[in-house]
Amino acid sequence: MKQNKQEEKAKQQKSKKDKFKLYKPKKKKSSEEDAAIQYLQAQYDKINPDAIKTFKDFPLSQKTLKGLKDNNYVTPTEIQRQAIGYALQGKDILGAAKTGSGKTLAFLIPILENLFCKKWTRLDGVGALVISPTRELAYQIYETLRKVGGLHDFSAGLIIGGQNLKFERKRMDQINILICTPGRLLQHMDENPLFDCSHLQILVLDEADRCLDMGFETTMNAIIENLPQERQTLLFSATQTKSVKDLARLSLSFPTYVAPHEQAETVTPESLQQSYIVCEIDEKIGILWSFIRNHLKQKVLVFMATCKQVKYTYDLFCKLRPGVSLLALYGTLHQEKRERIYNEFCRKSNVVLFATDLASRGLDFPHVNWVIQMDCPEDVETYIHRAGRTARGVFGKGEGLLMLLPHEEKIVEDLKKSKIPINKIAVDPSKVVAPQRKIEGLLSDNTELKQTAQRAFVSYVKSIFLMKNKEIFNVHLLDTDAYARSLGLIVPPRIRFLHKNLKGYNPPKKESDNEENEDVLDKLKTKAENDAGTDQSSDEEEKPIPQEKKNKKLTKELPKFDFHNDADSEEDEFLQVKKANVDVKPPIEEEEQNITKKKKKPLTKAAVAKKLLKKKIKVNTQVKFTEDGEAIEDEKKDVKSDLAKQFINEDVGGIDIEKAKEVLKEEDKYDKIRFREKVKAKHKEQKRKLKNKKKEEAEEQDDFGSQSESDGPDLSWLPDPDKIYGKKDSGSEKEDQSHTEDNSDLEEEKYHRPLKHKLVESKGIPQDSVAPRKKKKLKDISGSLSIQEAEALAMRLLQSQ
Ligand SMILES: Nc1ncnc2c1ncn2[C@@H]1O[C@H](COP(=O)(O)OP(=O)(O)OP(=O)(O)O)[C@@H](O)[C@H]1O
Repeated sequence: MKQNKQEEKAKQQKSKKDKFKLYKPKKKKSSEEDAAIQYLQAQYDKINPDAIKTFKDFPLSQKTLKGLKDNNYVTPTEIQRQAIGYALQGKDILGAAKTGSGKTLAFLIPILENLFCKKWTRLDGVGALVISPTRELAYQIYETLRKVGGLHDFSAGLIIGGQNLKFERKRMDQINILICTPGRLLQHMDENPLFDCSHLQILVLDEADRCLDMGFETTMNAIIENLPQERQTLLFSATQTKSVKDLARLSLSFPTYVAPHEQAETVTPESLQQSYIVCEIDEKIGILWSFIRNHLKQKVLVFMATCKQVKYTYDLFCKLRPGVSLLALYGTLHQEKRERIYNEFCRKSNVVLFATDLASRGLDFPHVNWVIQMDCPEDVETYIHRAGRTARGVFGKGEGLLMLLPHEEKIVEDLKKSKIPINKIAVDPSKVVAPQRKIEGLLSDNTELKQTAQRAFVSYVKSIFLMKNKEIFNVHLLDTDAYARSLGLIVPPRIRFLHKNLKGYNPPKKESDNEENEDVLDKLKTKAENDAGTDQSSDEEEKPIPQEKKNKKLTKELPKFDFHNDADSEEDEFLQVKKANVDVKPPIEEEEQNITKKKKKPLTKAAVAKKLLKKKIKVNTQVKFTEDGEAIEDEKKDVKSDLAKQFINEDVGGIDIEKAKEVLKEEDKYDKIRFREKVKAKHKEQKRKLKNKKKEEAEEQDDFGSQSESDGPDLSWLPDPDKIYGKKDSGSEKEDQSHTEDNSDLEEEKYHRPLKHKLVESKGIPQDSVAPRKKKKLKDISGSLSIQEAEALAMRLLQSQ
């Protein structure tokens, strides 16, 4: 018995040894290698995906098998099990599988085997080409290739933008497997004489739908033109293209469609828990901040719409210090920095990465706990790829949170239609702490940060404006003022493109929120006129949203539901389940809108023309005005020279410039004469006015005497005392003089009046020219008064003075 057992054991060991005896790399004998290759190739047609349990069950080279084993890849995933066999058989493949399901190995293994079986050497040039839409993804694929294919003798190259072009150029002819981004590849194709892909065996497009979409269309078309027609083509993506046009561009007529999850209940990984919240635009920052503060021990990836938003949020949160490492990844960063950040996020476990959609496709960050989509994704595909950065691989788990504005909630319908299980949840308002005051304070101290905020604001509004799906992305429904305020900007920056666009925009009329819409539009209009740089604002603008109002908004429809997570940590209380699997119907207002839209006839040009004819409106008529703003009815009347009259009467098409010049010269002469006449008339008028003024002044003086302040009443009309009392003798004169020395004041008084009288005379108004009215007055008074009375009157007048 024992002997039998030993014999059996020996047999088993022998058969095992035979199984692994396919290819022995160390004893390199050409004949042995050929035999191994022949053996492998002979097995290809026998591959049955259902019978494959481990990678060893595939007819793979020892080098590949060892590479897989060394990296703990033992059991193939579903897409690997189904796709590798067809790929080894040389078929074109259209592969679609959920995010994180292992598509990378599904194309890397066939590449290695294909070139191995063809005994590809460095001298053979580029044998395989892998195109990826982003540099990070290309880098990741390259790293996986290095790990799994490290035992093979092929050379691999990573050709992406932002690297040393000269360095790449020199080594181009030695590369067998090229991992690249479309732009850089085309650059080498166009400029590098060493680049030769005429022997290309296998072409792979990872994230194929992205590579073939509008953004890369021209570049990809140019690349494909340069590739040999005879080749194998593999297309992989979680959201695969089925467009015949796309396939035709790649000369794929009958590719094998491999989609292991097509019949699955969900298109996203089963271990991915997905939820969404609906909030106002100004609540987003506060919610994100509070979320991060509540998840300090987690790895979180936050997606935003634009690079500038990512930059600002990162800069701002770094200054606010949430208590966890923060990173930012976006396209405009320097390549070295991008690589460093990518590696750092892969390495760290408690970290938050703010990113654009640059990080949404293909990137395999390990152990991401949360993916937050702070801005609504462009479409369902973008949502799937973003959310798929978590819950990856065989045992991966993770959660996704989508933040939506009320009018963006329509996208949930599309998500559910596409088999994405997503639940509505509500944020516990008591857990939301918006650092509004701090943000405003930071911005007032830091102009650079303020400018970054302004750029973030404009870029977000612009991104919404440029979105194709206008049902979901409506820039006119954005409360831009509130958004600016939430970023810490008291005055919203000017949005030129929006201002232009608003001119032709008619807001949709909704009964319920008509007022709100008008407000937004008015604000947008006035805001566009404000200056972006200034921070002058009304008190109202400076006020943050009152917490009460905020809470009201958040709790408005909040039913009593269980907490989102089972765990009892504080983190889990942050989000609560709101509704599970609710079908979202379009709002009634929207339906009404659609009906009214249908009723309205489009206004054609012909219809406008008819209307104008009916109303006898002359279009395109020119009205000229004189300098004084009077309309010139007949232009012909205004011309003086015969030449001009003749010129106007000539109804010839076009303009004879020479003749027009002559006419202008002639008209100039008349113009000069007119001008001189005008000047003369003006001068005349001025003189006349001056004369009148002088006359009036003279009359005034005649009536009331001097108007000078120091002047006393005019006593010239009084009778001459010398005539009445006779002339005083010289002695008395002397007495008077001595008296004057003592009473100088009185003296002055005495002689003051006649001087005044003289002054009037010296003004050139002789006594003869005293007005007859005045003479009459004198006569009347002197006639009616006795001498004493006149004297008393004179004295009284002097005293009053
Ligand atoms: N056979 C396997 N066994 C164990 N882990 C695997 C296997 N194949 C792939 N993985 C792991 O699964 C993770 C996801 O793989 P990969 O990045 O290839 O997914 P993907 O389908 O390309 O995702 P995406 O659609 O997001 O690009 C990686 O961490 C990878 O190492």
